[in-house]
Amino acid sequence: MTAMDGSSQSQGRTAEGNGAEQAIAVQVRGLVKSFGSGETAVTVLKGIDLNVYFGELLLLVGESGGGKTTLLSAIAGILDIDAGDLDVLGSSLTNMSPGTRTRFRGRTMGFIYQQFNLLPALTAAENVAVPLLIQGTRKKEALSRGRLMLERVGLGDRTEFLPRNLSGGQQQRVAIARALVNEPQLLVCDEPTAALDGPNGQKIMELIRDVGRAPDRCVIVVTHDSRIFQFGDRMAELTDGRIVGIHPIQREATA
Ligand SMILES: Nc1ncnc2c1ncn2[C@@H]1O[C@H](COP(=O)(O)OP(=O)(O)OP(=O)(O)O)[C@@H](O)[C@H]1O
Repeated sequence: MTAMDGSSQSQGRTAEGNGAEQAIAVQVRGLVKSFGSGETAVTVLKGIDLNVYFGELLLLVGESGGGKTTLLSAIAGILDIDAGDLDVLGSSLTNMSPGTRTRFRGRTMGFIYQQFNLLPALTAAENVAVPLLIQGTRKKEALSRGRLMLERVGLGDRTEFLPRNLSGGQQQRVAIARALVNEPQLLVCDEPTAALDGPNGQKIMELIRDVGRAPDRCVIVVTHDSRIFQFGDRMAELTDGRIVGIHPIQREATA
């Protein structure tokens, strides 16, 4: 693992490290999360403080079992927390009812996982349309937006294919199109390149960076894959339930 400065001060830097203030998209304060109860209880997150800024792609790295997916799930509002505060896109998740949280998530967030989780009986366009259909968009419009999104990820000629007739890289592109079809302000990705070979992983990260990151959006990527570190603006290391370092990523001139 790369050496980190470990300073909470480094959280205040911008994605470019130019010192200008940037608006906070996700603010985590004192987050504690345990699983189980009594003697078998395990505290997985032991007081996490973290800011994610609009316009940045934050990489979350660290040892296996350190709590990365748990933190991502808490930020996404999928998991209840024991203590602390979670502010996401200007709203406090901590104080939201479960129903409000679900609607908030559907409106503002997109998700990309290692396993593409496509519905096997649906075409690529139908898969991408699912988040829109859930939100009540009419089928014709949802499919049309699904096809447009597939064009944006380079799959305009595969819109009517079933997942089994697409390569792994293409299936991940469909999953990305599905995550982005709602124009989410927060994109969370859990090991998005783990099931892909090197070149496909690079292409997928280029896509996530180019389409998912914008001045009014942000992306959080959990990864073990050092080949994609160059796509991040900052890297936070989570070990044994704590953030042990956050630092800006120095880019190669040719990256
Ligand atoms: N629902 C659950 N019930 C009980 N324990 C859980 C649950 N979810 C996660 N854990 C435990 O929490 C710890 C952290 O898991 P988590 O998946 O967040 O780690 P991670 O850093 O993402 O690991 P990896 O890099 O291997 O995916 C692990 O010890 C795991 O067994």
